[in-house]
Amino acid sequence: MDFLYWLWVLLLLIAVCVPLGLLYRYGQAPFDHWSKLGVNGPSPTIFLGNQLELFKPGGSMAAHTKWQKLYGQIYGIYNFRRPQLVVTDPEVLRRILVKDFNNFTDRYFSSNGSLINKEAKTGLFFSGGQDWKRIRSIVSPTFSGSKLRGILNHITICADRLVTNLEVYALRGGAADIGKIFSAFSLEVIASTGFGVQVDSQKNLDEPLVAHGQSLFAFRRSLIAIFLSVGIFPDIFVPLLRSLNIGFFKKKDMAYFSDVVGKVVEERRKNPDQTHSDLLSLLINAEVEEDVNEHRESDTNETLGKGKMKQLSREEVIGQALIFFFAGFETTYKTLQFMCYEIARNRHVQRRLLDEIDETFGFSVKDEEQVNFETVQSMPYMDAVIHETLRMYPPLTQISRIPIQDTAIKGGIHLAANTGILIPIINIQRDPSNHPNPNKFDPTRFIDPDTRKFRKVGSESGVDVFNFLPFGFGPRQCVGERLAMLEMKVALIHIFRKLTLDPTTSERVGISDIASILRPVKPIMLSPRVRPRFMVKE
Ligand code: HEM
Repeated sequence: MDFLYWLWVLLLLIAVCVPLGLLYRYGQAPFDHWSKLGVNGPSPTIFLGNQLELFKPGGSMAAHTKWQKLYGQIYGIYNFRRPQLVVTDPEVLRRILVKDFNNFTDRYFSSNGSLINKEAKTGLFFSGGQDWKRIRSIVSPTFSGSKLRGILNHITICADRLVTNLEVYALRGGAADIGKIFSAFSLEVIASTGFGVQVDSQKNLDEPLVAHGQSLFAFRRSLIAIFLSVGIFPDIFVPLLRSLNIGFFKKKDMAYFSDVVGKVVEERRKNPDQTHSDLLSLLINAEVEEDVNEHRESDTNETLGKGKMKQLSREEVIGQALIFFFAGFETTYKTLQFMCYEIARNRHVQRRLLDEIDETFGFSVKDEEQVNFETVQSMPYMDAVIHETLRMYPPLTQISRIPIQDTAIKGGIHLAANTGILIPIINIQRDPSNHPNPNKFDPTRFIDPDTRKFRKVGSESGVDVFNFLPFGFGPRQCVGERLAMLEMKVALIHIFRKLTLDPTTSERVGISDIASILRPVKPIMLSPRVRPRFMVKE
């Protein structure tokens, strides 16, 4: 009896302890990766790696600030089970982003089975390897100077509406949620410059385009469940969620954007003779080439390599269009939001900007036509204000790469193929050894004190390129940088020709960068005022 009893207890213990032991081993298994390579870094938590720290209120920026102090410019962390090397050392950055680019063409996303919804997967941001090279070579010319000149008109119309919208608050004497207002502006710009879709979302902030745009990057609780399940049990949940097309973006937002873009693509294909001055027309023309060449050798890499043919499938055209929406909207509106916040708080900055705008455009509102491509490029202080904003508030706070092949980097660290490399841009840009007094908004960092000219990043007297990476760097850097700069300059000129902005509180707004996307922790409210010379005299 006794024997049977103890046997039963023993079997029960085994039945409980063995699975628990296996689970424990599974949870701990990857966490000797960095110590074996002699790379320092914070201790991981079973199953979660170092994710707990990254999801605390200050987001990854706060975590990396702490870790950088402890472990220096290169250290190892765990993104759940996956090792990631964090790099801020300029010499190693040069190697990864430029010198050895051919071994670091892809982002971490492209390879880690991460959950990018199928509609966006072919988009430039998420594509990898030869596909990326082909798509990039088609998409890049879309953002050339001459193309941008052609779409300036679209941006100007949106900027006029932006000012009219802000004037309503000025006349009412109320405060505006500046993030909401810029998100509507930025969506309008990308919809019209990208796809010739005209919406007046600025009048109606609840317009579906704005609502879906804002919802795309809004933090939602279900994301935590997705990250946890995929991070801890990737082999089970990645295929499962993929088969259900559950990903980083909400299904209903993806469906909405795919539908909008898909309809424009269909319409353009039905009416090929109509010409359009927007980004989509270039992408569609590339697609037409594919139809023409459909009986030819279909190995795109080969043919592209010989310079014969470029092609985008219909799915890829929609993928690029979606990426333009995602990459172009959130980033630009967040930068405008933080920029106006700092301009409002720093009266001397606002004064100098107003002076530059007045000197460039004169005092009459009738001079509207002077806001042309050339004048927009010739305002050093405005350039400095934008750069200083991007330094303090890069909307994407981190970029990533993976090596295609095993490689060794500084200090003999051996990186296996596909190991994640994380570059925390915001930490580099707020590091006091790179930018003294880094939490002070000071555009003169980018101005030559003698000539009062803009100090170009990377120039002899300018900031080092590896200390300033808001658009990334190298062949994979942001393809839309010039469009974003143009859009922000036009918006600033239009706003400050007519209005000034006041803060509603002297408190600093907190920021957080959970999932690498910078957000203010609460809405930024600013009070627009009409500049005295535009006041209607009684
Ligand atoms: C202030 C505005 C913007 C900022 C700060 C920004 C920042 C970035 C960053 C950091 C990257 C990653 C670069 C890297 O990994 O080295 C990126 C990539 C990209 N951005 Fe932007 N971006 C902005 C505006 C735009 C706009 C307006 C568009 C297009 C309409 C755009 C389209 C893209 C695309 C397609 C990529 C992927 C490029 C590739 O993988 O080849 N971005 N952007």
